[in-house]
Amino acid sequence: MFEGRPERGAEVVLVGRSNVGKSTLMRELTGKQFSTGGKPGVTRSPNHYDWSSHDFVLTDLPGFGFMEGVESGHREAIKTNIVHYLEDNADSILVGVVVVDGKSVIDIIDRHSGPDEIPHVVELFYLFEDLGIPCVVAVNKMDKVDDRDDRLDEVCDRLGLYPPWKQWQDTIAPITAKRGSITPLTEAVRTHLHDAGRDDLFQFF
Ligand SMILES: Nc1nc2c(ncn2[C@@H]2O[C@H](COP(=O)(O)OP(=O)(O)OP(=O)(O)O)[C@@H](O)[C@H]2O)c(=O)[nH]1
Ligand SMILES: [Mg+2]
Repeated sequence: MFEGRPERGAEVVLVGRSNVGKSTLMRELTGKQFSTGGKPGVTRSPNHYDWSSHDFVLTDLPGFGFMEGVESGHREAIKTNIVHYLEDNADSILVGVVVVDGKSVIDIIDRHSGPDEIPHVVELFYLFEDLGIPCVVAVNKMDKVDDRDDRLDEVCDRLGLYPPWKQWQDTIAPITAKRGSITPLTEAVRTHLHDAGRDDLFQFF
C-alpha cells in the first residue's frame, strides 16, 4: 500500500504508464521540480503536492506498465496499489487525469487489446467511470505528433467515445507538458471542478 497521503478532503490525481510525462506535468502545474527523466519507472511511490493553507492535494501516482529493471511481480503490485489507492480515496478525488503519450498510445492500446486482455489505459478510464470520478485523458507529447486530429480521433475511438474528438474537450486534452503548453488540460479540469462546486480550486489549475 502507498503510505503517507496527506489528510485532505479534495484531491486531483495524475496516473498513467511510465515515461508519459506525469512528473513533467506535475512540475508545470506546481512550479516545483519533481524527478523526471528518460528512464522509465522513476516515480515508485506517489508524489503528493499539498498547500498547507488549502484542503487540497495534487498527486502524481507511480507509472505502471513497462518499467526497466522492475520485475513483473513488482509491476503488478504497483498497479494493484494504484487501483486500491483510487478506490480508497474515491470520495475525495474530484478529477482523475490519465496521462498518455500521444506518439505511442494507439500502438500500445492495440498491442494489448484482445479477447482476454484490456489495455491498462482503457481499464483505468473505465475504473474512474465506475468510481464516479470525472476523468480527463491528457494526451501528452503532442509536439511529436504530426496527424493531430486523426490521432485524437483514434484515442476517442479506443476509449469508446464517438469521434470527432473536438466534441469531447472535457475529456480529451492534447498537451505538450515539456513546453508548458497545457491549457486544454487545465480548462477541462476546471470544468469538472466547477461541476463539483469547487471553483475555489481554480487557483491550482
Ligand atoms: N517531446 C516531449 N517529451 C516530453 C514531454 N513531456 C515529458 N517529456 C519527456 O518524457 C520523459 C519522461 O517524463 P517524466 O515526466 O519523467 O515521465 P513520468 O510519467 O513521470 O515517468 P515515471 O516517473 O517513470 O512514471 C522525460 O524525458 C521528459 O522530458 C512533452 O510534452 N514532449
Ligand atoms: Mg514520474
